[in-house]
Amino acid sequence: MDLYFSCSLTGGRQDQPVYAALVAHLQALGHHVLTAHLADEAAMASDGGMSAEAVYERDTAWVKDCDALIAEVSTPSHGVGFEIAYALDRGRPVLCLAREGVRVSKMLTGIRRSGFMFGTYATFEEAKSRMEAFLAAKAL
Ligand SMILES: O=c1[nH]c(=O)n([C@H]2C[C@H](O)[C@@H](COP(=O)(O)O)O2)cc1CO
Repeated sequence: MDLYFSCSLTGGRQDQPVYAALVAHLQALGHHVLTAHLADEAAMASDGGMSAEAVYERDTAWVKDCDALIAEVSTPSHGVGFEIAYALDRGRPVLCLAREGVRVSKMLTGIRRSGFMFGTYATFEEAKSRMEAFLAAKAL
């Protein structure tokens, strides 16, 4: 499956090791992660040379092309929120994952639309299970 992995950049990079582990797991399952570079330690630097317009055009094209979007939302991010809404409005299935205990906007926890799942995780194993259950869901 072609997957869009969405995670905070400007919003803060403290969860970057989690992003890297989640992306590595998706790739190990055989999925193509269009945005794998966002999980790298050097993501800010790798996109740093691109204009805002180029990032917007590239990322919205990837969202249109993906089979599903998985967002790690423990760190609040304007871009991640935008990408979630953009994907849902184009009928793409969306999974939002948050570490147990973090505060998440009601604009995400309040979504009741088909194809949308929100899950919390206490351990990395639990995060992996939630992703696998989402990808196996009939909607996909
Ligand atoms: O350089 C970038 N490259 C890029 O692809 N993005 C996209 C992908 C991420 O899922 C999301 C992060 O948004 P933010 O920078 O507001 O945290 O936006 C965001 C930036 C920086 O805003």
